[in-house]
Amino acid sequence: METEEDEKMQFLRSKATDLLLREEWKESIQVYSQFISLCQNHISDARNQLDTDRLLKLRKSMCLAYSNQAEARFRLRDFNQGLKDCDEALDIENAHFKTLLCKGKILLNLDRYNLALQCFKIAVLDPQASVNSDALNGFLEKCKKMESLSRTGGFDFSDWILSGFRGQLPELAEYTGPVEIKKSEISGRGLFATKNLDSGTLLLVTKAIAVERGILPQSDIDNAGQLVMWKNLVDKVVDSAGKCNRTYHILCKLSTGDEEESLEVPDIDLFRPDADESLFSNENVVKSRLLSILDVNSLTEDMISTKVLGKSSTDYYGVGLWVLSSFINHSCYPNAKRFHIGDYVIVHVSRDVKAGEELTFGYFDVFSPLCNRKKMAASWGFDCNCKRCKYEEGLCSKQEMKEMEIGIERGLDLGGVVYKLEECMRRWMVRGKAKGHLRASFWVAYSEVFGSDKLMRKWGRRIPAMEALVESIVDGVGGDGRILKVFMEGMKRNGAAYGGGGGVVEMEKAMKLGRGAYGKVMKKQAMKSILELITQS
Ligand SMILES: C[S@@+](CC[C@H](N)C(=O)[O-])C[C@H]1O[C@@H](n2cnc3c(N)ncnc32)[C@H](O)[C@@H]1O
Repeated sequence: METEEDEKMQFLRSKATDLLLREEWKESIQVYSQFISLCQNHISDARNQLDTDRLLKLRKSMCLAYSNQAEARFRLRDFNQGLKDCDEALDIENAHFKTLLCKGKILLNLDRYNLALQCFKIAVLDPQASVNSDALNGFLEKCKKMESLSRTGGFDFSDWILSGFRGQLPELAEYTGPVEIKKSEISGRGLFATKNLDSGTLLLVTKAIAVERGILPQSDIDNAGQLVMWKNLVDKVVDSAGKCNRTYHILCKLSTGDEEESLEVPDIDLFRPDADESLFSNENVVKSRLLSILDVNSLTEDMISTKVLGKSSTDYYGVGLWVLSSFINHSCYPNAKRFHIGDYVIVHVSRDVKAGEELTFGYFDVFSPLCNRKKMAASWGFDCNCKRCKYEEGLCSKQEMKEMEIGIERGLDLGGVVYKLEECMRRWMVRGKAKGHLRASFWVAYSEVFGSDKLMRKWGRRIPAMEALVESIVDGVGGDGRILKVFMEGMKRNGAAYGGGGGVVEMEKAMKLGRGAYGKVMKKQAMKSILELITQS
């Protein structure tokens, strides 16, 4: 004989299933929760005197309800609660097929490839696996591939590059290369190389906590569009942090800009995809803290790279938050570069680096004079503490430096600026990297002269040769697409251009410069394709 409570349970169960089928996720979660608590009360109420059969039936229904609730949470990207539901279901039935699939999918989305793989491996043993074999095998393969990429960093961008950046985005996984977090002489903590690395070596690949993208017309003078995007980014980050202990926990390791010198130095293992879950405490999200963290650590997607990587709109704007790369300090003498592909940031070394060296990239364009860099650092809220700035500050009282900066500002006789700087460096006995620093500061003038036949005819004999200039600037500020472009154009002028036969040594040099600017790629042909693109841009 059915009781009123039985009827209510049946009603709730079919209503929740109906909502789930209609993809009304939030509503279905509400009804499943009611159903689950009704079941729990029913089981624990001693007056019901349930026999084993009835108890088993109820527990089976609860298992399915938890599993379906987890699926709905997965669709809403509420991964934390989704995992809890999966664990409740698996507590009742430890190899519940549907739940294992759902848990695996959630873990895969959270980049916990090994744990996801374990779920799919158990699921594949279930008789139901044969019905879902395509999907299941797809997940198994994906986990294995992601786990391997995450361990080895063996990403292959070649086919994507060769397709002109138009094909499917390359498959990416979280990767932490030969790096560690330590106290920095620049400010607070920084990221350091744990071994000698040659130019182009991949350092890390990290998925964004959140990114906000849009087309912002240049005419958006009052920055209204930018403000809307910023607000959306804040909402996304707060949402992600609220839904996942791990996310909030690792976000809280980032600087809020206050007392950076006394911040703890977290272990790099905390940021690895399969970090031990027990390391992540359960804290209440404090929005004001997240706002300060975003203020200090958010990055815009690098325009120069996005241009090369196929997003050519000058109005394109993307801003986001990536955790591990947020430990990288800025330097105007950087040794690393970053690119954005999809939601991932990819960081590689842009010149050879020694073990123990701090890894830095430019938060802003370092190919500009000290006064401009100071303004850009100020807009980031700091006084740049890097070696290049300290060196150039020692020269900035010199009258000639001021004259050259004014020359650049007015765009007058840029050949004259280059000539004057070279003369001054000779008189001031500037040597080694310092030459590269100063040349990068007056890059606008150099690139104008080297890009113009007319100016080259006038100044060519009185200024350094292109190869020497390129080598010096790479030594001074690392690889960059613009230096590569000057080099390729010089090669073309000298008749040793790509495809023109000959020029093997030059081509090898160009490939090395390409690795510094864009990172190593697996297929040589892909790097050649980047070089071609550079000369056309
Ligand atoms: C993204 S965080 C970099 C990591 C940070 N040092 C930490 O300990 O978490 C950016 C902050 O680091 C500091 N910083 C980065 N580069 C710097 C530089 N070249 N000179 C001075 N401060 C710098 C500034 O306080 C900046 O707001």
